[in-house]
Amino acid sequence: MKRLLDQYRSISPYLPRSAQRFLVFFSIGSAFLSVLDVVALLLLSSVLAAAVGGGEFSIPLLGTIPADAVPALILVLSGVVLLKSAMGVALQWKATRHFAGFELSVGDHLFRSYIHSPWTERINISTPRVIQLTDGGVSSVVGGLLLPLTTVPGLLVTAVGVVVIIFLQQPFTAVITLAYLGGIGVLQYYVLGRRTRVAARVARDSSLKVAGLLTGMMAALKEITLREKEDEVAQAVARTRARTSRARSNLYFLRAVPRFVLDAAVIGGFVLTGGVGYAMGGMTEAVSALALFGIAGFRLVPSITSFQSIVTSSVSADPYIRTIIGDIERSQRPAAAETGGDDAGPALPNSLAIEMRHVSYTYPTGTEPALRDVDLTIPFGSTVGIVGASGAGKSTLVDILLGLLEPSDGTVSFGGGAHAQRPSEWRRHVGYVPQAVALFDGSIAQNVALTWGGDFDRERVERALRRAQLWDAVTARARGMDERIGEGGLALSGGQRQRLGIARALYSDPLVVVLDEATSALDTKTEADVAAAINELAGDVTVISVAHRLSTIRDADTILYMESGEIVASGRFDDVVAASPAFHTQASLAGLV
Ligand SMILES: Nc1ncnc2c1ncn2[C@@H]1O[C@H](COP(=O)(O)OP(=O)(O)OP(=O)(O)O)[C@@H](O)[C@H]1O
Repeated sequence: MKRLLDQYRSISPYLPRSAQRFLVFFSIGSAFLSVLDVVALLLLSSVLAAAVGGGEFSIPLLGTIPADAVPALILVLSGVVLLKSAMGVALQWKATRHFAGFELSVGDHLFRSYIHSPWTERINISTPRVIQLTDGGVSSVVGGLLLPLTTVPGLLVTAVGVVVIIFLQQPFTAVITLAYLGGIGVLQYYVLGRRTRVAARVARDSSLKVAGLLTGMMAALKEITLREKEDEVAQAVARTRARTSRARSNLYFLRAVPRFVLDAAVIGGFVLTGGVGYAMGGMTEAVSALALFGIAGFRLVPSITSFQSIVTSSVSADPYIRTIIGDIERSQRPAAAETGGDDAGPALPNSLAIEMRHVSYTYPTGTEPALRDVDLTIPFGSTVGIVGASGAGKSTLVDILLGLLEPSDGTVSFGGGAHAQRPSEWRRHVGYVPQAVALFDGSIAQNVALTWGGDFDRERVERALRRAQLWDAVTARARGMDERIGEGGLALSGGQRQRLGIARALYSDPLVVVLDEATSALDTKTEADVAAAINELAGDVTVISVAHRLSTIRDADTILYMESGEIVASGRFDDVVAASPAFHTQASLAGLV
């Protein structure tokens, strides 16, 4: 019980405000209905017995009931039973709506905590984990904890009621019954509880693993098909799924065991109570003890079984509860700090330089700095090319410029104000085009405006598509910008996908556009068109391009050449060629010098 309450306490901050009130109302309501059920059925059976026997009879509290009142009483009691069922259905309907709301609320908190967590945290969260936990994990928290928790008061009321009745009639048999059945319940908890916990943990871990495996494999589907590795993939998936299925079947089995054990225990209970009764008062006492144990067992065993299954499901839900709460709390702490300064300060001015002063950055899991003492000024409206070997620190520099990473040392400022203090406001002024643009299954316009609904400005979408040299290709389609592009933008060519990404970056009229290897998938002609379009932005927008292909950044106002986290040379193309022998070699290999 303590575990159930602890689990509830940890999850309750993420439930809607009205949740506690509703849970209390629902618990009391179902307890009341249980009492009504027990009392009405007991009375009905006594009245029916009296009706068969004929004559008057008496009921505690109500006194003597005359024989001619029996039919009316039967009708009233039957009505009570029907009313109780109708109220049960109404309560259940209301409860399912509320529980759906709880599921939504916990899932919402979890997803928001993932999406709002700082970038360093977010890059470590796997997509399958987010999908698994926000959907399946959250539903097992509600189904495995909250729903069962509300049935506890009803069960307790029924059990206590039965125990009191037996106690009033035969205290000794009541004590033996309680100790015997209670003891078996506790024993089962200790024997089955540990195994249930292990099975639940294995089920959670391996199901997360399956999700990760499937996601990775689907991403590499083309290579898998080409190398005819379908069977190997299917086997690997089957192996991991077998582990999940085994753990889940263990859970089902462990959940089913208590009912059979308790059914069998009833026989032992008859022997025990009958034996004790016989020893104390001979055959008469033994028969009445047996009868009493029979009634008690009939009412108590279902309560104990239900209680055990509540415990089992809360134990099964425990790994998910811990993971979900842990993820929400871990993501929430730094997120609050990060967004804390967003309200402060006026809107960013659009005419000043980006300045980095002695910026260094080391990843939380890294041992060496990925960026060392970077000092630079990027005048507004200029074009900048960032070049360097793989691992030189280009993406890290870009992530700092984007306000996704906060420097470990040094400062970054824009328009004279430190942008790290107002990261989300800063991000509104920045457009980003990644190496592989991620498109979703929506219309071209939705993908440009990055919206999953219909809330976008068609004129701005058109302008962005024109600037990205994609407008002609869009108008050639039957539905124009409303044409759907399929999952991952499969209905577009690689070059069109990249240009759509550029249009997306331009949609919000940014002051700075960062292109991270964004034109590397384009053919030379298309790249030249896009580069021309990007160059036209110069003066209105600061363009920062990371590129391996030197021709892309040949005409940039400033080229930053990086090695091992440092900017080792900077200036116009020819200046960098003169300053860095390594860059000179690359430029001559590319036929540019
Ligand atoms: N999330 C991370 N955690 C720890 N270390 C990282 C992380 N991301 C990058 N690094 C390390 O930081 C250094 C710089 O990486 P970065 O990705 O910035 O290089 P890059 O120049 O963009 O490389 P590439 O051209 O291959 O994309 C590398 O040594 C890399 O291993």
